[in-house]
Amino acid sequence: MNSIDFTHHTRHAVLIDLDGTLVDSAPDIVEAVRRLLLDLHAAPLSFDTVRGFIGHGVPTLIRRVLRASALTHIDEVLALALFQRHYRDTNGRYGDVYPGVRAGLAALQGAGYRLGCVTNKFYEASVALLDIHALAPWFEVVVGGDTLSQMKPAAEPLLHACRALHARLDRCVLVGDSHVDIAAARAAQMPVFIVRYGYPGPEGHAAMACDGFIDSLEELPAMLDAANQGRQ
Ligand SMILES: O=C(O)COP(=O)(O)O
Ligand SMILES: [Mg+2]
Repeated sequence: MNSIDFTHHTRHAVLIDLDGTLVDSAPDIVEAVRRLLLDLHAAPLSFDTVRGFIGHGVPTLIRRVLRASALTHIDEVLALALFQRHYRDTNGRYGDVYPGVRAGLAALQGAGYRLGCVTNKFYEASVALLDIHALAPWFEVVVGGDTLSQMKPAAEPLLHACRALHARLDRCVLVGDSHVDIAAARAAQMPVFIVRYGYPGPEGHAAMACDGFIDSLEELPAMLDAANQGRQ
C-alpha cells in the first residue's frame, strides 16, 4: 500500500478520528459495557476505567473489560456479541458531539478540504453514530476498524481514506485524540493534530509527540494553513 502513487492527486484532506474527537461517545460505550457485565453477573467497572479502554477498537475494549473484571474464562467472541447487541441500542444515545465540531467541519469544508472519518470503531456503528448526530453529510469517506484487515495504529486506514478522497498523501493530515492516532499518522508519514479533550489514555497529553494541540476543531483551518505553508 505504501507504494501507491499519490502524486497525481492534488486535493487537501483532513482525516478525523471519531470517538473522543468528533463525539464524546464514552457514555454510550460505558453503558453497553455496564449491560454486558450485568449479563455476565459481574460487578460494574467505573466510568473512567472503561473510558480508559477506548482507542484500539471494540475487540480490545472487550478483552480489557474481561481482564479487569477477572472474567478471562468468558469466551471473547461471546462477550463481543453480547456487547454489540447492547451497543446497537446505546450507540448515539447518551454521548454528544463536542463543542466546535460542527463549526469546525463547516469551516474546513468552506476552506476546500475534503473530509474523511478514520476510526477504529466498527464501520456500521460508526456510520450509525455519524448519522444520529447529523455529522455523516460532512464526510466523503468513512473508514472503520473492520473496513480493512488492519486498524490504526497501522497506516493503511489513513492511506485508504486519502486515496478514496483523491487527496495527495503529502496534503493530508489526521486529527485525533489518542496515541493510536499519533502512531497511525507517523506510520503514514502524515502530520497529526491532537484535541485537548477526548480519551488520551493513562499517559495523558504530556507525552504526546504530535504536530500541535487544539481545543476545538474550529482552530484547524488556521493551523492547517500554517502547516501546509511549511510543507510547500
Ligand atoms: O473504538 C475505539 O476504540 C476508538 O475509536 P476511534 O478510533 O474513533 O477513537
Ligand atoms: Mg479517538
